[in-house]
Amino acid sequence: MTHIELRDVQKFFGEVQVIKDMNLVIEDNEFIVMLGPSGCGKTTTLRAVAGLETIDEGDILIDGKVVQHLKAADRDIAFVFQSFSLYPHMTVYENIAFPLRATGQSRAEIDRAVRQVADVLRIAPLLKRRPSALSGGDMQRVAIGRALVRSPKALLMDEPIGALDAKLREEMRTEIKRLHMQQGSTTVYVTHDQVEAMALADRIVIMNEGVLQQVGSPDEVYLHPANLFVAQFVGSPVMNIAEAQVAEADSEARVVMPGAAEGFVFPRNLLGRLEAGGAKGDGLALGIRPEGVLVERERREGYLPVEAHIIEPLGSHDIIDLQVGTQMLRARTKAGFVPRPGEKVWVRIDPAQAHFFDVESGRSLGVRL
Ligand SMILES: Nc1ncnc2c1ncn2[C@@H]1O[C@H](COP(=O)(O)OP(=O)(O)OP(=O)(O)O)[C@@H](O)[C@H]1O
Repeated sequence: MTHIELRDVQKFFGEVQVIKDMNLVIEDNEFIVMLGPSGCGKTTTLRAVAGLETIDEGDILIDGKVVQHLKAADRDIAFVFQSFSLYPHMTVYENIAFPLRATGQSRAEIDRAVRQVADVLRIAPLLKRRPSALSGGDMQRVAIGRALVRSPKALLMDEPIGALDAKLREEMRTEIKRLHMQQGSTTVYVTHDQVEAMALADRIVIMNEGVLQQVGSPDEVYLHPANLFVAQFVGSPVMNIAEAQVAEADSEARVVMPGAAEGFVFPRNLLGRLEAGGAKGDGLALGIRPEGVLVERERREGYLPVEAHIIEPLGSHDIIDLQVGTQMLRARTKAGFVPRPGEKVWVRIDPAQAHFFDVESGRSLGVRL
C-alpha cells in the first residue's frame, strides 16, 4: 500500500526553475505516467521522489510521511533507468539478487525471491547468463527484476524502454503493463512518447516547462484536453488548431476559419456557450482532431467544398490535408478514400468532437456540444 504526494514542490537549478508549484497525489497501486517534451522537468520530478534530487520548497510524502529529508536508500523506492546499468561481471541471477545481499536474508529466501521475479518477468531460463549475452529487451527485464526483487514501496521508471528499437519497445510496453497488472505496485513512469503514455497509464500527468498541465486518464486527456498544449501534445496526427470566428443566426451557428468564404455549421447558441466558458470576443481557437473532420466525395447538406492536398494512405485509414481558407485541416478518412491531390471534396466538422480554446491563455473553454 503506497501513496505518494507532492505538495507545492519547487525546484531550481541555479536561476532556472524546473519544477513550478507541483501538486500531485498518486494513489496506491496506480500506474502514473509523466509525459512531456524534453526538458519539461519529468526526470527531475521523478528523481526528487526517489531521493536522488533535492527540492527547494514544498513537501514530498510517501504514505503520509514527509520524506524529502530522507536519503534515497531510506525511502524504499526502486528506480529503473533507460540505460540498463547491470553489473557486467555478474550473472543475471547475481544481478537480480544484488539488492538483497545487504538485507540479511538467508540464501534460501534470496533464492526464492530471485526465482519468483524471474518467473514473473519470464527470464528464468536466462539466470546463468551474463548481461553481454542478453538482448536489449532481456537486459531491461533484468533491470526491472533487480528493482522489483526487494518488493519496494514504489517503482519509478525513467524512459525504461526508450533505448530499444520500435518493435521491442512495443513488446516491452505490453510486458510492463502485464507486470503491473500482476504485481500492482505503485508505479511512476516517465516518457516523452504519448503512445506509450496512453497505453500504460491509469492516469497521465502532462508537464510543460516545469508546470503541470493536466492530470487525467488517457481518455480524459485525449477527449477533454485542458489547454492547447495538451491538445497538441496528445494524439497523432496532432489536433488541428485554427483561428475561428463565430457567426450566429437563428437556426444555427457558423464557425468561420480565416480566409474561408463559408463557415462550418454548429448548433445554435454556440456563442452563449462560449461566453459561459469565459470566451472574450475574438481570440478564439477551434480544435478538431483529424477523425472529427468528416469528408465526403459528393456534395452533402451542411458540408463545405474544399481542395484535397497531401494524401497519406496508411493502410487502415488515410490522412488527407484539406485547404480551408488560408489554413490546412488534416482529416482521417476510412481506408481507400484517397482523392487525387487537388480534387474537390466536401467537408464538415463534427461539433461533438470540436474544442474551443482561449488563444491568449490557451485554456479550454470547456464547451461540449
Ligand atoms: N543537474 C542539473 N543542473 C542544471 N540543470 C539541470 C540539471 N538537471 C536537469 N537540468 C535542467 O532542468 C530542466 C529539466 O530537466 P529534466 O531532465 O527534468 O527534464 P525532462 O523532462 O526529464 O527531459 P528529458 O526527457 O530530456 O530527460 C532541463 O532544462 C535541464 O536542462
